Order: sequence, then structure tokens, then C-alpha cells
Amino acid sequence: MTTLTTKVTPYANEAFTNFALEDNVKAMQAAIAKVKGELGLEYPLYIGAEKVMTEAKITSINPGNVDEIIGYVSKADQALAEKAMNVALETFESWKKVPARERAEYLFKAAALMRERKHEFSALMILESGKNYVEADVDTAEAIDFIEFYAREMIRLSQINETQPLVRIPGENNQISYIPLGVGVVIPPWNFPLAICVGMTVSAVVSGNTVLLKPASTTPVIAHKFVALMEEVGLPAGVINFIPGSGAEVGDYLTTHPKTRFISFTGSKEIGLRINRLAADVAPGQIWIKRVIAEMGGKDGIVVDETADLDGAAAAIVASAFGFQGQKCSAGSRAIIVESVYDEVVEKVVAYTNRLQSGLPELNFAAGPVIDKTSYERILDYIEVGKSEGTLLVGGGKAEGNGYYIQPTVFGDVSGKARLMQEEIFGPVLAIAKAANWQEAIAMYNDTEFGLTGSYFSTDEERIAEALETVHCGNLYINRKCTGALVGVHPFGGFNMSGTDSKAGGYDYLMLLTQAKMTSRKV
Ligand SMILES: NC(=O)c1ccc[n+]([C@@H]2O[C@H](COP(=O)([O-])OP(=O)(O)OC[C@H]3O[C@@H](n4cnc5c(N)ncnc54)[C@H](O)[C@@H]3O)[C@@H](O)[C@H]2O)c1
Ligand SMILES: N[C@@H](CCC=O)C(=O)O
Repeated sequence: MTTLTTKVTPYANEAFTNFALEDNVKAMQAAIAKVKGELGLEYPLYIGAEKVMTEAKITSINPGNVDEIIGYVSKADQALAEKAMNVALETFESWKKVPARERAEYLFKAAALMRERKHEFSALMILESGKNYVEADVDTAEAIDFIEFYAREMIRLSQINETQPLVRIPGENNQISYIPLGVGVVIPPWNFPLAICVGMTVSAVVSGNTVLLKPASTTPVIAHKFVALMEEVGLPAGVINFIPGSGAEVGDYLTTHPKTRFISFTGSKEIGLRINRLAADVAPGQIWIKRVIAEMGGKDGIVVDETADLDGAAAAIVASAFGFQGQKCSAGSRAIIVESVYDEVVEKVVAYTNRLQSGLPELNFAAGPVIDKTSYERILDYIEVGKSEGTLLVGGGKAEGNGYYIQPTVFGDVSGKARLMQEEIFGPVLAIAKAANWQEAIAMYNDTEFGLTGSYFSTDEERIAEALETVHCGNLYINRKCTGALVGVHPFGGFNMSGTDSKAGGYDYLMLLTQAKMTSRKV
């Protein structure tokens, strides 16, 4: 039991750190130095109260300096995953009875502690995932936001009978309550290694579920740091079980497990579809239909018409394409520009891209490495494809450094059907296409199997009104970049092959992790 000491104030987004101020840069450098002093440690699995060190380990390295080892993280196999499942099932029986306000209190305490150690969390991401200062700071701020937001959301959901009473009829007292589902498998990606991992996990546990958290294998140390924080604030053992491991081995085992009640996944289309398919089969002994929340990839884009603020549009295109080296599901990897202003916008995009300098994230270069060798090779292959599909305008190959550095790369005159315009590259590669007019530009934007984020740049109100209706994506922005959704402000999730359109950071998110029970009592 935890004491309820937090005064619940209205939700507000965590402020970002201003790195134009020298003091803030120094504070981040100090945090990086501190984290560097702790590199190379070994980390255990968390299975209930037990910390299990396995012989097999995941070695986490710095993608910006591949000789630097971040840590060695224990690796679960199927037997350990089974053990964790049993602990999670047992813990669920007590955790589900903990009142919502008390569950939320653990989150409030965790948010406060993470805020205190904000730069330390960011510094670890700078080293483990290759984020620059701003990108890492935004990631930590978003993690704090998710914790604060979902804690309040659970309190709201638990009070729904008072705030949104059912239609009253004489002679009955009717109530609705949102009760937890059971044991969930939480599978986050590496690209928001703190924010998404934290958001997916705390939303599930504050709703009264217990979880098996399988972090991405490239960023397990930051995931461990979060799990350790939850332990520090006194979250009962067994609520979050930490089981890093192979997606194919542990992931498939738990996806098909009869006791898995739900799977909360964020990652690629391919793995999301696999999980969805495997989870649909009913295993012997299974008594429910598994719930699958699958947030997947994107082929996001920015449309610019001839009435737009062209400089603003070009800056937004570059920020959306190259923030965190294009490794965001929201990355604007396509730009579709109306013919009459095409040359002008492209010239500006090229100029802005040329300003991005590649180098070590810990020295805060704008363009850092991509996450690992597999991504590096895949992206370089796409660049070769691009050379035959368009005109190379900037970059086009490897960048200097002892890591997975790729030059921010821009191709022009790419056709709407080209692979570069259709496939998610998840790297620093931007494809630009020309459209005859704004209607054709929107049609080209919509010609994709994905539907996650998009932006439309225009000053024409009638066109904007039409774009708001016709541009088909889960997060549509007007006259701003297509990355950078804020928790509670821009609930985030996409259509079609971008996933199940669950809105992370939205008011209905916890309904995905609960089931509604109606009780009716004769009075
Ligand atoms: N829509 C969103 O909100 C969102 C947010 C972030 C990232 N993404 C997408 O994520 C992708 C990049 O992340 P990634 O490379 O980590 O994706 P990925 O699909 O390779 O891996 C995601 C997670 O799934 C695990 N996994 C792999 N095989 C598995 C299996 N068979 N069963 C269960 N789990 C398995 C991985 O270990 C990892 O933890 C991109 O496509 C990006 O667009 C989407
Ligand atoms: N929510 C983030 C993207 C998350 C996926 O990578 C954004 O809006 O940029």
C-alpha cells in the first residue's frame, strides 16, 4: 500500500529544456558524464520479487560509437517467460483489487522521481539510442507526460458514475465500471525507448493489469532504468515483470500463450501483423479473445500548395524528415509539392538539409547515427534504390564516424508510385514529388497503405477545409511539421496499415486496457 500524498492538479505537459541556455547544456553534459561512469554493468530480469541474472545476455551498444558498451542485459527464454507469466497471473489477483486512486499514486510518485532525474534518463538515451539533446529531452518529457496523464485518466475513469451517470430509471441503481483485463504482454519499439515503453506499460498497470514487459533489444538498458524506478517508488513486485528476450522466441511464445489476455505492441507493420495473426488463434485452455493493440509504421508526408508560407513549409519538411534521423513513425519521409512552387521549395529544403551536421550525439550534433547495423544496411540499400528512382539532391551515402552514420539524404522528382514514396524507410531519407495542383497532391499523399501522420501547408481556407476532410491519416496537421505529438493535446495513432488507431495520450486509451462491467441493482 502506498500513502496518498499527491495533490492531483490539472494535467499539464512537461516543459522542454531550453538548450540555447549554456547552463542547461552543462547540466546535460554532467548527466552524460555520470551515465558514462555507469556503463558496462549487468542487468537482471525482474520476475516478481526475484531478480534473475541469466548467462545469456543482450549486449547494448552505443550506435554513435560502436566500441562503447552501454550494458549487458539478462535475456529471458521460454521457461523464464513462463515463470514470469505465472507470477503476473498471481499478482493480478491482488493488484486488480487495489483502488484506482492508489494505483495512480504509484505513477505520480514515479513521475516526480523521473522529473528529478530528467537529464540522467535523457543522457542514457543519448548514449544508447543516438538521440541528440533535444530529441532525448522530448522523449523523457513525453514519458513523464504519459505517467501524469494516464494516472489522471484512471482516476477519471473510476469516477465515471459521478461524472457521466447512466440514464436513470425508477427502481434501479445502475452503474458502469471499467475493470482490468488480466495479464498483458507489452512490446515497445526502440525509437522512443523511454516514452513509448513507459506509456504502454503504465497505461496497462494503472488500469489494474499486470504485465510482462519485453523491451526492444537495442534499448534494454533505458527500459531497465524505468523498471528500477517503478520498483523504487514501491510498485508491488510482479506488477511489471521485465523480460528482455528475442522477439521470435519469447514474443511468439507469449503471443500464443493461452493466459495472455492482451498484447500491447508498437513497432513495424510486419511484426504487428504477425502478432495480430498469431493472437487470433485460440490456444487450448484459452477462454477469451485476446485483445491486440498494434501501433505500426507510417509513410508520412507533407503537402505544400502554391499559397503556402514556402519557407515555413521547407523548414517543417526538413524537421519532419530528419528529426532523430527519420527514425520516427511520424517522420515526414515524403513531400509532395505543387508544380508552380516546386523549385523554390526544393531549393529551400536542400539549403536547410545542408545545414545539418552529422556527429556524436553526446556532442549534440543535429544528425546522429541510426540504431544498428541492420537498419544502417537497409537504409543504404534504399538510398541506392533512390538513385534510380529520383534525382539525388543532398547526401546519398555513409557519413563519418565510428558508428552507423548516414548523410541526411534528399531525392527530388520521385514518382508517387516509387518504392521511396511507398515504403517505410525509417532513416534519414526524404523523397520529394511534384503534383500538378493541390488536389493531385492530396491524392498522391493518400496513395499509401499507411495513414499515420500528415501535414498540409496552405493559406487558402477552402482548401484547408477540404484537406481536413480528405487527407486520410490519424494525425493531420495544418501548417506545421508532422512529428511531435504532445500527450493529451494530440492523441496519437494511425489508420490502415499504421495500426489499430488507438490514440496514445488520448482520453479513450485506457478503455483499450479495461472492460466495461455494468451492474444493475433493484432498489
Ligand atoms: N504507430 C506508432 O505509434 C509507432 C511508434 C513508434 C514506432 N513505430 C514503428 O515501429 C517500427 C520501428 O520499431 P522497431 O524496429 O522496434 O519495430 P519491430 O517491429 O522490429 O520491433 C518492435 C518490437 O517487437 C519485438 N518483436 C520482434 N519480433 C517479435 C515477435 N515475433 N513477437 C513479438 N515481439 C516481437 C521487438 O523485439 C521490439 O520490441 C517502425 O515501423 C515505426 O514506424 C510505430
Ligand atoms: N508521437 C511521436 C512519434 C512516435 C513514433 O515514433 C510524434 O508525434 O512524433
